[in-house]
Amino acid sequence: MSFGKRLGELVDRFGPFCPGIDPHAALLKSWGLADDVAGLRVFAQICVEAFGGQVAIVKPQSAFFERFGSAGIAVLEDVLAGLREAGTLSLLDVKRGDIGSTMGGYADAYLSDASPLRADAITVSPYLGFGSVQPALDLAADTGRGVFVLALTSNPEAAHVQQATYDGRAVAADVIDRVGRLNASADRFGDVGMVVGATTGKQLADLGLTGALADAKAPLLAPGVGAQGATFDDVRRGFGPAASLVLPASSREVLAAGPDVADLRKAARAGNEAAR
Ligand SMILES: O=C(O)c1cc(=O)[nH]c(=O)n1[C@@H]1O[C@H](COP(=O)(O)O)[C@@H](O)[C@H]1O
Repeated sequence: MSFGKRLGELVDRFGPFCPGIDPHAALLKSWGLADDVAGLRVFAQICVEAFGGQVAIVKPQSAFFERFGSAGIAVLEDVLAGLREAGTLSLLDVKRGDIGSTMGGYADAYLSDASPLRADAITVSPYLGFGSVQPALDLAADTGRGVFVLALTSNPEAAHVQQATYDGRAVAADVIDRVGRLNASADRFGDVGMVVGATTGKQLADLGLTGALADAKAPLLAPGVGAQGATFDDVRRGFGPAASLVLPASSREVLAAGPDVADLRKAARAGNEAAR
């Protein structure tokens, strides 16, 4: 089954909320864990136990595993395997972007059936040119996986790139249209998603992008709920006609409910209730 179809079924069952697994040093400390690989492993196991089989999709952030080198990557592999076993989709946040042939290497690393680091979907950056992510789009299509293309990110310093004018409109508008063309035959969620920050409601209105977002039939990962100041209501209002495609995402706020598995699970459920 395609990524978009699997996502649709799971969102209908659990709701659209996407908790993140971001093992910041400060979170390890607040969970009473050491900021080392042993602490990371316990943190990751608790997250997989709390979220696996309880939500549609989970977003581990690669950087917080990479900071421990190969031992941290091994923990990330276990997280991806654990989510897979629980029947929960993994969206690995790696924001990869490179030129074609090198992008092919990244695609093999995360989207091939044979890779130990395979996820159900990854985040990619189109800001080396949209065509540069094609190898990831191609491999994801072959293996039934998803790709989430950064469009309008939640960080304020992105504006001078993403909102710059190209061909008479914002660069982000061009990204949205290109993703829409890739999803043209989808009924609901296409296999190519986009990342549009939960904090971007004003920019979406100023740039007049909500209609194009709704037409693109892309699952819309909207990080920024909680720690970055956005609320579920901001998402509903800001995305307008595209709100039904949004996967609101939060990492630090939901993870602050740990380390108790039941509390963490409750926080994820509350996210789904608020998101519905
Ligand atoms: O691609 C992402 O996930 C992402 C895109 C974006 O525009 N903004 C954004 O915050 N993120 C990620 O979403 C997560 C947000 O974490 P919290 O701010 O702790 O909820 C981090 O892993 C970020 O790297």
